[in-house]
This record gives sequence, C-alpha cells and structure tokens, in this order.
Amino acid sequence: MLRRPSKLRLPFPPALSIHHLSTKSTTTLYTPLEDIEPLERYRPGGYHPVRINDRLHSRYRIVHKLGFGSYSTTWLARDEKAEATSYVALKIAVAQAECTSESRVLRLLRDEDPEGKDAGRAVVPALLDEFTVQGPNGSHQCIVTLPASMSLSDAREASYGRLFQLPVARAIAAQLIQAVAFLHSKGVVHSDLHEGNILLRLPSSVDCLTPDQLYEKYGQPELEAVQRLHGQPLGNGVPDHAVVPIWLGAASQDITPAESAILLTDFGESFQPATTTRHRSHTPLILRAPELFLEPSLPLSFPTDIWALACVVFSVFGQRPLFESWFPSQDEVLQEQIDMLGQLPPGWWASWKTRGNFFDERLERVDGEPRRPWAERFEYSIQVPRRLCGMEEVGDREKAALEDLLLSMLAFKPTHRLDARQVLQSKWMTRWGLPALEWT
Ligand SMILES: Nc1ncnc2c1ncn2[C@@H]1O[C@H](COP(=O)(O)OP(=O)(O)OP(=O)(O)O)[C@@H](O)[C@H]1O
Repeated sequence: MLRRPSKLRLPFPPALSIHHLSTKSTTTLYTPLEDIEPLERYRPGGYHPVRINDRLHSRYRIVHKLGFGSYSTTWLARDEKAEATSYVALKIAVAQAECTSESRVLRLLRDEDPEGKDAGRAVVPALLDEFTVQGPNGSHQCIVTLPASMSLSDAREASYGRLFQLPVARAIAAQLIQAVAFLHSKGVVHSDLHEGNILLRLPSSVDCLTPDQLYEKYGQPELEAVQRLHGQPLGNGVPDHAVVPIWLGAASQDITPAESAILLTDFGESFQPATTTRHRSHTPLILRAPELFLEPSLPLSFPTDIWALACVVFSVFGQRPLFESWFPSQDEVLQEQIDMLGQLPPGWWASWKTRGNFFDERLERVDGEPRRPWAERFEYSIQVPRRLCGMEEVGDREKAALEDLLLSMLAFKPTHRLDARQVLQSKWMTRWGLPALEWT
C-alpha cells in the first residue's frame, strides 16, 4: 500500500509543510487516526460524510480520497457522464456559508478569460462543475476541478533531500509567477500562497486507468474504523470508516521537467480588493508580509501576495524557507525579516513595541548572534543542500537575477514592491523562467 508521507514526521520546521488546520480547541471525541481529517468536524456545519463508491450529483462516482483541509475534504471521482474517461477532483466544503467564495472566484477567472489565452490561466484549475450536496451535517458546496498528484510540500516530504531538480524548480517558479500575474490582472488576490496549495498535475496516463487498474497500481482505499471514545455510538453525520488519502505522488528530486506542470489551488481566501476589504490573513506566519504585523489597518492587497510569492519562489529552489522559525510567532518572523532585510521604515520600527527583545538601536541582535543576510541564506538554504545532494546549483548570473528579483519583491513598504506584471517581465523570468517552461 502506497501511503502519503505523514505530516507528523516532519524533520524540518512545520512552516515548510504548511497545512494550517484551524487550531480552535475542540474536545477529542474519537480515537485519533493518523493522516485523517479531524473527526470531530463531522458535525452539523462541518464535513460531509463520504463513502467510496458513493455517487454524487447523479454523475460523480467516488473512487478514492485526495486529501483534506480545514474547510473541505477532496475526493477522486470518476465522471460517469464524461465522453472520454475522466477523473475529477471533487472538493466538498464544510457546511458553512462563508466557505463559498472559492467557486465564485474560480467562476470569475474562467469567465474573464474563457479562451485561456493568458499563460497564467492554465495554472488556475478550470471549474468543471459546481453543485450542492445535502447531508446530515448540512448543505455543502462542491466544486469539480482536475485532479492533481501531490502538493509541493507533499513531494518534499516524500524525499530525503527535499529538493527539486533545478529545471523543475525554475518551471514551477515561472508558472507560479504567471498564475499570480494572471490573478492580479483580473483584480484577484490569492491570499494564501504556499507550497501546500501548489499541486503538481496528474499525468494523463492515470486518466486512462479504470478504477480497478488504479487500485491495482496505487492500492485499494485504506479504511480506518471510526471509534468514539468510551464506546459511545457514532452520531448520524459521522462516517463509520475514514479513508486514508491516496498517494499518487513522487519524491521531489524524482520529478522531471515534463512532470512539472502545476495547478495553483485553494481560492478559499481569495478576494477582489476593488469590492472587498480584508484585514485578516490566514497565510502561514513565515510567509506573511510585515504590514500585516505592523500596519494592521492597511487592507490586504496585491503586494501581500507579492511578498508571499517571493518567499515561495525562494523555497522552491532550496531545501529550507527564506524566513525560518520552528514555532513562529509574529515577533520571531519580524526578527527574521529584519535580520535579512535590515532596518524597518522608521514609523514601523517605532511601532514595534517588543523590538528591544530582539535588536538594539544599532540593529545588532541582542542574543549576540550575527545577522544572516541574503547571501548567507541563499548559500545555506539553496546552494549547500544542492551540492550535498549532488544536484545542480544555481549559477552566478541566475543567482544575481534571482536576488535582484526577489529582493525587489520583498521591499518592506507594500507600495515599493514590484507588481506582478513587473515580476513577469523581470530578467530572471525572461532569461531562466520562461525558457524552463519549454520542457513542461
Ligand atoms: N485538485 C486536487 N487534486 C488533488 N488533490 C487535491 C486537489 N485539491 C485539493 N487536494 C488535496 O486536498 C487538500 C486540501 O485542499 P485545500 O487546501 O484546497 O482545502 P481547504 O479545506 O481549503 O484547506 P486549507 O486548510 O488549506 O484552507 C490539499 O492539500 C490536497 O492534498
């Protein structure tokens, strides 16, 4: 049985494998199961119970489970009404009304560029269908998109070296930049860019398999009995068995350029700043832009995506994130940002009340450690691990172009950052990013 690499066995800071399940305290009601969604959320307003072989919307036969998040479970299903054989990903939201923005955004993006002329459009999942399913826990919105094989963070977790081959890293970064430029050109902020939301496309060879052939190749669905503590009976909206997600993926270093086409997913946090004002971000702390900490009255907007995009592009090339912390807090992330980028704009520096716990007024670290500038981080997180794993390092000219690009995206003040169009037109993108896409 092939099993998805467990999120519980992380050898690196959890921030690199970001699966930020809500930490709202819930009483444990069930025997906990590894790699399974929190069973306590099978309650009114929560997840919809699904069984293998269920048929939804009179056409989608559930074949396996693909994964789960805080707001949904996602299933591999066979579209029985499709003319050609076809698998789809069926994302079933929790039964809460505010979780419906994802389909609205996907619909908007589809309708904005129906012919798919923009290269970034190909990276955004096509909304194939949407419907509502009624169940014991309420009414759940379902969206149907193409299935993917794994997220970038899953591919890393399946690998010892946790690195992508250089041409693959370039192709992933370039597609991600195209996708963000496409979203921004349509007035949409993704607002949750991280490696867990970047999925590698499923090879078309999988689409040709019948469900039985799929089970033969990847294993029968692994079912775990759901047991309530103290022998109490399961409630009405609770499945009697939970399904361990299928593992269709590969270790990051084994992914070839031809397999490096990505999908940017999870538009649940996405919004249009022209019509909606947002101040709260759920992006993992290490990817959050400094204005979210130091100028919380500033609404989220395109530059907050640009900051996160720079951090993700850096991490795609390397083994470790740009800003690191085992258990990040707002202060520790700010410390990391200043440690690398230097002095904050004066108003922000003065408003950071706890700054004295981290730096003196000459910006020396109070713990006596030397600051870690860009060059050191690039060496430690990207070049040294690549060398140790016998993988190609980033050459000097590309390194300079990446530094130029990423540091211009990481300007402290949001108005000083490059916009997505400028990122798309950057030297790195034209000299290294776009050429890498010829292999995908
Ligand atoms: N199209 C897809 N193909 C394959 N797997 C998918 C697909 N969409 C989602 N998944 C799987 O389901 C998981 C959860 O999906 P997603 O992140 O969209 O859910 P969410 O409930 O919005 O989660 P989050 O807690 O990140 O907000 C993903 O990490 C991935 O493993």
